[in-house]
Amino acid sequence: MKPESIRKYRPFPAVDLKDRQWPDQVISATPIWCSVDLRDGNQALPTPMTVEEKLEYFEMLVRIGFKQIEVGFPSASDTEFNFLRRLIEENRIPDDVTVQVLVQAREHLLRRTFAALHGAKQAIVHLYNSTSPLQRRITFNDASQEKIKKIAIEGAELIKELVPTLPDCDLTLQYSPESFSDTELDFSLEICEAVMDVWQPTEENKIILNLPATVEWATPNVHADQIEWFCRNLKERNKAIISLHTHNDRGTGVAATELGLMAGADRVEGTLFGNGERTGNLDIVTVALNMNSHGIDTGLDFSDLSTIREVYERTTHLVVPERQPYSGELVFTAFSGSHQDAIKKGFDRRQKDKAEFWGVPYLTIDPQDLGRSYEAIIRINSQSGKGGIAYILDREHGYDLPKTMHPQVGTRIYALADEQSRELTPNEIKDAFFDFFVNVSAPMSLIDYELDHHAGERGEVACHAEISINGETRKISGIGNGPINAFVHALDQAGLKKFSLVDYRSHAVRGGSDADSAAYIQLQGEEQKLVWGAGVDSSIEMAGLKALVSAYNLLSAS
Ligand SMILES: CC(=O)SCCNC(=O)CCNC(=O)[C@H](O)C(C)(C)COP(=O)(O)OP(=O)(O)OC[C@H]1O[C@@H](n2cnc3c(N)ncnc32)[C@H](O)[C@@H]1OP(=O)(O)O
Ligand SMILES: CC(C)C(=O)C(=O)O
Repeated sequence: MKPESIRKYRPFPAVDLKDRQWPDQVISATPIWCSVDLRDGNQALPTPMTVEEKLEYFEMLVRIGFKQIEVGFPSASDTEFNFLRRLIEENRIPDDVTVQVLVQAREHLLRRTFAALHGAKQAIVHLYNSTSPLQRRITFNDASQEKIKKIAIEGAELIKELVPTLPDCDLTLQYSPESFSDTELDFSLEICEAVMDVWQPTEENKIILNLPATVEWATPNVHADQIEWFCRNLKERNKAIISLHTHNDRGTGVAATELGLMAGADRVEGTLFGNGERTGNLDIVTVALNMNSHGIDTGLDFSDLSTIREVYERTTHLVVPERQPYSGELVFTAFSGSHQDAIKKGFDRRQKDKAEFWGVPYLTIDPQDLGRSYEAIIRINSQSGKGGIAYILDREHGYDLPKTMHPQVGTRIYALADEQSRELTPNEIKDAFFDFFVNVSAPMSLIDYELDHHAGERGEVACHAEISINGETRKISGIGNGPINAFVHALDQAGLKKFSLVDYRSHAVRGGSDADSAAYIQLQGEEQKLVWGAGVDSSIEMAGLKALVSAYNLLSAS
């Protein structure tokens, strides 16, 4: 911002709470979760969900494990009203799930809300009115604190009157001093206690006091101070469930919720992926998975996050950003070389050590626990390194390259990504590996060969091969203690050996559709140059000979 713009703004006042306790607390248990996707999320959509979309979404929330779901604002429109009616009349609300409905402290809206709840077995009626000085002055036209308190009390009284109209419903009552985050704390307390006086909660039938950061004005520690102050000063804390409802205007909704829990809150309202007004509500997926990643069971199941994301994107017409914690497309992907190297080593080490606890560099959780495959973890562009390329060739295509071959292959393939200025797909990486290193057939190629496994008394092997070299066809023969060794001797006798064989590995190609074998040979040339080549064939012997020919050709070209 320009300095003249910045002058418009003021610092946010700190809370006077010198002996705050929350910084020493640790989150060790799960809160009560309430999804507000179908209300706060839905009211923020350019095109609100249809009844059918809401039904699909509701069923998904139930499958995830939410036991409290704010289903809407039934007095706001026919769609909202009818949605609740369908849930009730079609018996779609499981016995262990409580639906919650939001309503302003206005008579006609309250009456319509209770009408919408007829037949519900259990419900939470959520009353709110805005309390902050800003809202009192602007929205409520310079209303006094007394007048705002009166709105809340009259709303609460009418609800008390309406409760007997739902005799078969197990009702819980909830009150939100909306805009709690910028309301004077003593006024929030006063108005909440006034509502409690009307509703007379008990330890068995507690009131829910929801303390929303309707707008996130300050750093998350201020929110925690506000929550701790409120919990410590509330007269009958044992008769209230303290609930958080954070928004994300400063980008710290998740942090504010976590600190709010440390400060004593019992319950969390939020939405999947943080949909909601402006920058959104708290992202419950993130907070719950943060807890899981510290070993806390939340009762919410995000093990099939891709399906959840698909339903969310289709019904809300919003897109989950690629960097969204846990759920974004790219959050378990490494493009850069040093990250890829460490991740590959982490996975290899886990397998080797059969480790009990998670510990892979750069990955706070195991992507498979969210239904994400390992395949997408390492992707290749010009920032990538040899470890990542080896990972792709191994995990996606079954080629387990010798460690000392990684630099030669890596350098060639990420140079290709650099030339093309783009990411290479796993198939392009395999194709490039084949083009550059596998079955290389010029200047020398192997046309035919025959092996005699009884060529000597000690089990030597004779190799009779037909090769083409620089366009000329030649027949060569040699004896050795195995096919590769025999072929090397044949080349030697033909005057073509200008190398020594340093290393040889082979394996069956994992997951290969045609049961291929892969072989890798490293040769050292006359100037001490070391070069690897690879061969792939359905015969393990032929794969070895092709690897030797590849290495020979690559050495000649180097
Ligand atoms: C922070 C939140 O997310 S709060 C939830 C917000 N969600 C929604 O608003 C979605 C659903 N809302 C609606 O469909 C409509 O706003 C309705 C049906 C609730 C009300 O509609 P309307 O009465 O036509 O209009 P509107 O919302 O503009 O009403 C404003 C009036 O209500 C008053 N009001 C606003 N909030 C409250 C409240 N909680 N309690 C009592 N009165 C309130 C305003 O002061 C204003 O009064 P005025 O007309 O005397 O100035
Ligand atoms: C109604 C309240 C809880 C709300 O949505 C908010 O304050 O953001």
